[in-house]
Amino acid sequence: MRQPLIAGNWKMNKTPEEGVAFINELKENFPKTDAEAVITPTALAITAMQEAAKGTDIKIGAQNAHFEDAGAFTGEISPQSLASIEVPYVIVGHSERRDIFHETDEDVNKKTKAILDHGMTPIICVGESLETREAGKDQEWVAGQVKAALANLSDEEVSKTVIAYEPVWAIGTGKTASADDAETMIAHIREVVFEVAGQEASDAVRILYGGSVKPANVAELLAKDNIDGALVGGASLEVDSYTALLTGGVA
Ligand SMILES: O=C[C@H](O)COP(=O)(O)O
Repeated sequence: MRQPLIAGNWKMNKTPEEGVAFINELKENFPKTDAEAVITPTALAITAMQEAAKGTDIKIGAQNAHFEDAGAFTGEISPQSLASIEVPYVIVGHSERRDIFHETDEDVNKKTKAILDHGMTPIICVGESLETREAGKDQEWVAGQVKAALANLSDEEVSKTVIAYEPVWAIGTGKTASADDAETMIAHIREVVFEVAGQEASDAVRILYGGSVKPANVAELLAKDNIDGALVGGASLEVDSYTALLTGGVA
């Protein structure tokens, strides 16, 4: 049984102080839920939010990490440092990182490996552009990204990863893939994981949907067999909507 995961990706939003205020409010209103609750704030807010979340079920993750532990990489975040402060999850290969910061499939693979080597869990983002979808090449494209991200990992390592399917055209646009379309792609991703790493890994790996997820559509998405949670931007920024996501949303 795969535990649902509701990961909030705050992107470059909220100061550390605002992050702590969010955690304090979330603690007071934390709902009864089967889902694992993860918030990934900006790197500067991680430690203060971890402190605020101590003793609760709220986990604080990171949005990015370099693949090297140390060196001349001005402005980058060391996976070794993230592990040293016990960050459990690190997002890798978000489409904004790929598009704006030119991260390649090879970078995503190296980062995935580095994060696993440090005992953390990568949340590997994949997803097609509207052009690719309209050309009917979305499944092929996403399969290529998944295979590249998982290259040279052991089957056991693959089983520990989380994959997030985020169609680029659905991010921050208000356009969500239909629950059926998301399920079709996510089932395809699970099939690719099976090809790469076998049955056990494909049964174990959690695959999330991301792209304009909100309380109004989360229940339909999570009801699908292969969708194990959500990677959420905008709707994770307010305590009300984040708690609604944790409890399966409201219409
Ligand atoms: O990582 C999260 C995604 O980019 C989705 O963002 P969104 O929920 O604001 O569309």
